Amino acid sequence: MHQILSKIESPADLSNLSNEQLEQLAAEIRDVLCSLVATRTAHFASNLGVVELSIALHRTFDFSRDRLIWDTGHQIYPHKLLTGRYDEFGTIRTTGGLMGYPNPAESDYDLFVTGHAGSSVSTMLGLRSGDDLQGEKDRHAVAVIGDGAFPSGIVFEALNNAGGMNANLLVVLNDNKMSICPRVGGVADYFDRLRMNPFYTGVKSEVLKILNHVPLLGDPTERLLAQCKEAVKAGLHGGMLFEELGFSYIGPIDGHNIGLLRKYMEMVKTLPGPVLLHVVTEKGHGYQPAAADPVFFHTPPAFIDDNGTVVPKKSGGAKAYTNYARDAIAEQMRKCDKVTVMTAAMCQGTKMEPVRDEFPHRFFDTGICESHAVAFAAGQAKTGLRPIVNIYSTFLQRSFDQIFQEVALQDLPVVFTMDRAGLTAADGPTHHGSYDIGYMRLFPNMIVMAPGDAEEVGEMLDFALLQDHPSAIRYPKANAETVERNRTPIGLGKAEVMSTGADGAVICYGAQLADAQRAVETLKSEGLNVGLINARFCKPIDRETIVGAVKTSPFVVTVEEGALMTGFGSAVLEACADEGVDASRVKRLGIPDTFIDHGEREERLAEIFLTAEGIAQVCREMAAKISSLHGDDSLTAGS
Ligand SMILES: Cc1ncc(C[n+]2csc(CCOP(=O)(O)OP(=O)(O)O)c2C)c(N)n1
Ligand SMILES: CC(=O)[C@@H](O)[C@H](O)COP(=O)(O)O
Ligand SMILES: [Mg+2]
Repeated sequence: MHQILSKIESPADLSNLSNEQLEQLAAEIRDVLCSLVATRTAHFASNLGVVELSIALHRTFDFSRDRLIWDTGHQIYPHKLLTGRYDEFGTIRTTGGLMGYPNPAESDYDLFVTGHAGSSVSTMLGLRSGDDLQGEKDRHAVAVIGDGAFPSGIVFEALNNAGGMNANLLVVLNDNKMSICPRVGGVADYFDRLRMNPFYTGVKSEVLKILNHVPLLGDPTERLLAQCKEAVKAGLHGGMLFEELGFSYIGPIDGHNIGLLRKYMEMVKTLPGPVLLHVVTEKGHGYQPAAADPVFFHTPPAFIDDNGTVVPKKSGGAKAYTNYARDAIAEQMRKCDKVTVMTAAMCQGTKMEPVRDEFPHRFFDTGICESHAVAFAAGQAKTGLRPIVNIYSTFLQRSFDQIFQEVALQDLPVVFTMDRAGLTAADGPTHHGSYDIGYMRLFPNMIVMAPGDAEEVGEMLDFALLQDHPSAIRYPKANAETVERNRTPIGLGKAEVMSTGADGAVICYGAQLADAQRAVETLKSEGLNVGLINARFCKPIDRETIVGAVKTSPFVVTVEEGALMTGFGSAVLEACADEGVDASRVKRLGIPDTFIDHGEREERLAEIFLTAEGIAQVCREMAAKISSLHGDDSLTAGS
C-alpha cells in the first residue's frame, strides 16, 4: 500500500526519487499519520504540516553526517518514517515502542531526546562549534523551529550568540501561524508582517524565475552562490530583525512545495554564516478537519473518520484534576477582580479556554516563555494583584531562577498551579512532572501543597489565595476522585489524619489518596490495621502529626507521585532527623532516581507501587520485615 515509503530504509533511498515520487511519498506519510490517530492520541496536526519539509531536508542534506534538530520534537514523525522506522511506527507512544519525540536510542538520526521547546538553536550552535573545533567544518548544521517555539527567550540568546560567531548554521523557521493555540505576541505579529513581504505575495513569481535557473546538483559553487545572492537581494526586504542579528534572512517560501523547498535548501546549504529560512506551512495540511481546527487536532483523542465526520472513539469520562483546577480558578476570578491567571502557551492543555473567554483582561498567554511568565506574575503580585501561574510541572522547570529570585526571595503571593505533576504516560521522560516537589520546597517562604482528591483542589486554591506568601499546588494528569470521609478544613502545615491503625501508617501526599485508602481497607480485611494520613502539605510539613506517626507506628509508608530524591518522603526523613526520631522503619514510594519511559500511566505507576495493590503489597512487606526483626509474626497480614 505504501509503495515508496515501505522501501525507504534510510534517507539515502530518497536520492533517486523525482519530485513527483517525493510527492507520492508525502501522501503515503500522511496516510500513515491518519491511520495512527485512529488508534491513539498522538501529535497529529504538527506532523501533517511538516511532511514536505522533512522530505526536502532529508533529500538535500545527509543527516547521517550533517546535524539536524527538530525543536520541541513533537513534529518528528515524518522524520522517523524517513529514517528507517516505518516498520515499527505503529508502536509509537506505547510501552516499549517508539518514543513520540526524538530518541538517540532509536536512531543515529535523532541527536537529543527533546520535548521541551526552544533549545534547538543553542544545541545546534554547540554542535556547529564542536564540529568546527574538531576539523569537521563540512558537516551542515540545521535546526527546525516552529513559530510557537521561536519567541522563547533562549532562542534569542542563541541567535545573538550565533550572529556574533558568524557560525555556519541554518535555522528553518516553520511558520504555521499556530502554537498549540493560535500563537500570540509581538514576534507572532512580526511573522505576520513578514508574510506580507512581496517576496511571498506579489513578486514571488519573479524570484521563482531566478531560482528555476539554479540547477540542483553539479553546479560550481561560485555560480550557485552568485545566483543565490541575487535572489536574496531581489526578494528580501523583510527579515530585518534577523539581518540585524547577523543572519541572512530568506523567505518566506511555501513549505508544501517539495521542488521549491529543495531549491532553496540547495541554495542556503552553501551560504556562509548563519541563515534563517522562513518556511510557511499549514498545521494539519492534507487532512481538512485538522487544517480547519489545528487546536483540537494538535493531540486529538483517537478518532474515526466517518466520511469527513470526526468521531472520537471514546467520549466523556470522569472529570480530570485539570478541570477541577480550571473551575476553581474561574470561581476565584469571579469572586475577586485582583486574581489573574497566566498560561505559557498551554491554554488548551490546561483547559483554560472558557477562562480566557470570560476574563480576557485577566488571562495572560505569554507564549512558550515560562521564565518570563513567572517574573511577570511577580511584577503583578507586587502591585497587589493575585496572579495564578498555571503551568505544567515539567515546563515550570524553565522558571527555576525566577521562582527563586522574583517570587520566593521577595516573598510575593504568587500561586503556582502545577498541572501534569506526576507521570504523563505517552509523552515520556521529557513530560513527566517528577521534580516540582523538590524544586519548590527548596525555597524559603514557599508553601507547597498537593490535593488528595477532587474537592481539595478548590479548597487549596482558596487557601493559597489567602496567604501573603508564594504557594504551589500540584496535581497529576488523571481523573480526580472524591475520597469519602469526615473532611477537615485546610490549615497551614496541617495534615489530615483519616484513620489510625496499630500496625502501621500510610502517609500520602497528593492524588494517590484514594488508592491509599483502598489499600488500607484491603489490609484491614486481611487483619492488618494500618492508618492513613493525608499529608496535604510538604512545606511546612506537619511535624507533630507526621513525625509523631513515625515515632509511634511499627512502620510508615510514604506515598507521592514525584521524585523520591528531594521529594515528600525525603522531607519526612529530614523532619525525623531534625527531631532525633529513628526513621529506619519508613519506606518511601515515589519516582526512583531514573528517567521513566513513556507508556500507559497505570502500567508505569504499578511498576513503582503507586497503585492500591502496590501500596498494600509494600505495607505487607514492611509488616513482615518488622515482625521478623522482632521475631514475632503478629504484624504479618492474615496472622
Ligand atoms: C518549554 C515548553 N513549554 C510548552 C511546551 C508545550 N508545547 C508543545 S508543542 C507547543 C506548540 C509549539 O508550537 P510550534 O513550535 O509553532 O510548533 P507547531 O505545533 O505549530 O508545529 C507547545 C506550547 C513545550 N513542549 N515546551
Ligand atoms: C508537545 C507537547 O509538549 C504537548 O503537545 C504535549 O504532548 C501535550 O501533552 P498533554 O496532552 O498532556 O497536554
Ligand atoms: Mg507553529
